[in-house]
Amino acid sequence: MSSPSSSPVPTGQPLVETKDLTVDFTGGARPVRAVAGVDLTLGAGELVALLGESGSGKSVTLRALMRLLPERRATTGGSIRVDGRDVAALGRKELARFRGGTVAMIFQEPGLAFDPVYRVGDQIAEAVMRHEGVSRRSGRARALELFERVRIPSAATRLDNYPHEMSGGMRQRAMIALALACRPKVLLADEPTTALDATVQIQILLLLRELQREFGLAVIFVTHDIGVATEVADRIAVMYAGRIVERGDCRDVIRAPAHPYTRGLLFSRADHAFTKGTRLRTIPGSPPDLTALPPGCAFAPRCAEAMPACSAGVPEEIAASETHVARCILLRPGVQSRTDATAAA
Ligand SMILES: Nc1ncnc2c1ncn2[C@@H]1O[C@H](COP(=O)(O)OP(=O)(O)OP(=O)(O)O)[C@@H](O)[C@H]1O
Repeated sequence: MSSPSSSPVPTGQPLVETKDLTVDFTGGARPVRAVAGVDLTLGAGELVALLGESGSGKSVTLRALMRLLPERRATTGGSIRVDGRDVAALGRKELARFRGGTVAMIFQEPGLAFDPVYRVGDQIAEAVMRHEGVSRRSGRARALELFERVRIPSAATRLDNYPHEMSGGMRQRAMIALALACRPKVLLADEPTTALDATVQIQILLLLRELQREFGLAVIFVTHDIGVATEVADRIAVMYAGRIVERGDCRDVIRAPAHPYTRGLLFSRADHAFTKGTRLRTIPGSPPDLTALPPGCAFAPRCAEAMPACSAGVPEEIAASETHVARCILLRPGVQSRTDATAAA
């Protein structure tokens, strides 16, 4: 299979770059800031896992990158550059080419990607024909090539299946084939393996990792599952109440989490063995109400180490190690946690 088209982005430049990305939903009783100042940078061949509890803004961040949010109700601020282009400035035709051709998305539920009343192979061929202006025969040939690449058994026959005629794992493979059909450079994966049983989940994760390396794809992988994140990610970004509270090298963050929220997520299991299927635990306290966030650090009301200064303002990103940063005032020089202060007394 041929590789994605060459990028206008010079080598070493990020493929995806968000700066101070915000998303505000209006139209409800009170406005909601679902994404609050997200900075994400991602190069070709890199995989970043976005980790966080339900409602932390992971999916909204992905949808903003593809401009899939309802424009009347969602206001996007800050900047998003993908493959050297300002996503907010894309015209209607450019946006249609951008979706699928530059950035593609896979979901937990392949039903979101496929129309149930058309054969799967035809839908993939159609996407190729529309994007690349090729004949039906070429579109069909590419669909077959992709089915073989994602290792769908009896690929030629399976092209004629309707989505419901495939098993969950096979539909997931078909959705990956569809996502790759127009040779994107960036793949957004929104919990693509969550609904699958453990064996199929690992097969799909391995396939994604393999395709990512083969095509040099930049991948943002949303997950609740710590085991999945550590399995696939080069870097990790932990979200809480719409904000990235800790980010950096995946192994480093997992080994030495610096934010009390990340620590809460990671050290809840007595054995500390994060295998796939390890869902994020419930941290004591209520999940944040995005319509009424406290001043300063949004996690403070649930944080065992909170102190009055946490309410003074949103903490800046502070280096926690050579390869990761966190937004917690405990990292400021001279600030001592309550636990440390008690131990010292
Ligand atoms: N269409 C919408 N209209 C209004 N508010 C929305 C809309 N979509 C999302 N939100 C708000 O944005 C918040 C973040 O949603 P998002 O789907 O990004 O969370 P998530 O971290 O992906 O969680 P999950 O894992 O449950 O999908 C939600 O809690 C909700 O308050």
